[in-house]
Amino acid sequence: MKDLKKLNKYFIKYKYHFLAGIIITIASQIFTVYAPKYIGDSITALQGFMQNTLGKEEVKSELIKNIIWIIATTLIAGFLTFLMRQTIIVMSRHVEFDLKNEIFQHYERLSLDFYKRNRTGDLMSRISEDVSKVRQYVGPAVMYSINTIIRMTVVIVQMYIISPKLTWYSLIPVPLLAYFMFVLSKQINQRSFLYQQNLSRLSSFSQEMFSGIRVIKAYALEKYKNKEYTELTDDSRKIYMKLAVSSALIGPLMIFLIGLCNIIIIYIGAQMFISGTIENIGVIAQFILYINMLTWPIASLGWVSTMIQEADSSQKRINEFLNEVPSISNLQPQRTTIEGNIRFEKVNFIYEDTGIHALKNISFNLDKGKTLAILGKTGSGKSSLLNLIVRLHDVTSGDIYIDNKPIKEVNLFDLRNHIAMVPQDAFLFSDSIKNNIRFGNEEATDEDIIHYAKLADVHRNIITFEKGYDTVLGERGLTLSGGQKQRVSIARALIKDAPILLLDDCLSAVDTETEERILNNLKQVAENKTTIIVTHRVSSAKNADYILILDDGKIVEQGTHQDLITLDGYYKDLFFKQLAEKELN
Ligand SMILES: Nc1ncnc2c1ncn2[C@@H]1O[C@H](COP(=O)(O)OP(=O)(O)OP(=O)(O)O)[C@@H](O)[C@H]1O
Repeated sequence: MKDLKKLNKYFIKYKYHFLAGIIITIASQIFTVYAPKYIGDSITALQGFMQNTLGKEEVKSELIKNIIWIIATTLIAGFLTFLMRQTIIVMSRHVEFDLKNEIFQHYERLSLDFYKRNRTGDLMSRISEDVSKVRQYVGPAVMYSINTIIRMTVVIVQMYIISPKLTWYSLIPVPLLAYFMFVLSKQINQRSFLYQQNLSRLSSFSQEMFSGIRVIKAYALEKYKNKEYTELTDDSRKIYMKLAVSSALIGPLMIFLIGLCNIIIIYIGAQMFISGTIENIGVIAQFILYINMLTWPIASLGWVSTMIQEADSSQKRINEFLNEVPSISNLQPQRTTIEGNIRFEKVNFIYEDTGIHALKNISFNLDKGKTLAILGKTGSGKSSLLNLIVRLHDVTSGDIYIDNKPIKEVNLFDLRNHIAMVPQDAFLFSDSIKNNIRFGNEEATDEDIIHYAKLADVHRNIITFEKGYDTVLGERGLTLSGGQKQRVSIARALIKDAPILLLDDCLSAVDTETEERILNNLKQVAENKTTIIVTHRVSSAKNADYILILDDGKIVEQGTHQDLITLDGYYKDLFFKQLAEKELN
């Protein structure tokens, strides 16, 4: 239960809903016990008529009075039950909403390493299914617990006032009912947990299958995948059958135990009536009704305890994530202005989880407004270098300076706000092209969007689409080609108009002519911006103020295009190879 303590702050936040809920529940239970009392009184009145102690008219008016009271108290109890749901269940929906937001905001704060360690499905299930389970605790479990405690107190006290002896006898099967319900609920809980687990395997399988549908079709794997799917659904079916058996036992068990209570009440009650311990026969009817009123709350005890156990384990899973501390955090509360000078000093970077030494002793200086190009074989550390500038990771040793200030002393929000980065895998949201570009600057006008799309050389493609800039991308919309995606992603970065521009191999999917046009456009826009271009093409690098060649995380060549062309190294080789390719084309 200790994990659920985390929710106490919400009970405090919604204390008025909660307190109102408790008061209303007490009131509704008090009104509920009136109906059996008036039914008992009515039977007693009939008994009086049969024994000639009451006249016909007296009995008639007694019955009418009782019926009016039964209707009135039942209506009031019903209305109060409605209010009880409105307070406690509504509170649980507020808590669900708050908790989802809390988790989501925390997810946003967590660093990349967290996302690498945890699967998307797991992140999703904690914010959806686990939160729903927790809501069951805050809402129904709390409501039924209060309801059960109050109903048992009110009903048993009422029974005890009427006849202590009959109360003890009629309650004999109740512990038995509570015990069986508890055992059954536990079994149902275990089986539904297995069923749930299987369902989540099934949905992960389907999700992966839909994302990889091209590969499945291209390799004709449909039959094989179908077999796997059938096996999984078959497992689900078997588990569900067992679950259905346990669930089906609840009804008969309840009927059996209620029947047992009724028999005891009739048998013992009749003996007491005959011996004169009970004067009114209506008491027996009243007790039967009371016991029936107790069975459902007692039966729900097992169900409630299951809900609480499930919520506790769900909250434990949620807490695991909420207690995660972001490995990258803002250490500078003061706002920082950023000009755009970047300096690396003996920077080493090792990926902690894999131990890969991605950058080794990297030092360079890039003045504000200058352009640096980085080339190197695949896996040589180019993207890792850019990621360090945006603090997606922190260096293992050495220092990075932004405007001569250690990067950790720069306000993280300002740092990222002053950098426009085009990542290697251009990710676009399932939204319109217009909104995907505007993502770089929320205040951009439609004219700005067109202007930057033209600079990224994608405007001419966009206007050919039927809905132009309003074309929706993604799952339900249009799929852009790799080169188009890259250019929309470039437009998004340019519209940000940040002093630092980082381009991570973002022209790899465009032809050399388009590349040239974009680079020419970039020259105007990026004139005063510090720019780093990661590329595999000499044509993208040759006009840069400085060029670095990386190999296995180390700088192996550096200088201007003219400097490197005179060295017998990777750059010169690449230059002549790409020149020859161009001539052949
Ligand atoms: N998130 C990561 N976790 C662990 N290792 C990583 C991660 N990203 C990259 N690496 C490893 O770090 C090394 C450098 O990778 P990086 O992506 O920086 O190279 P790159 O030069 O950008 O490659 P490419 O030209 O193919 O994009 C590689 O060995 C890679 O396997």
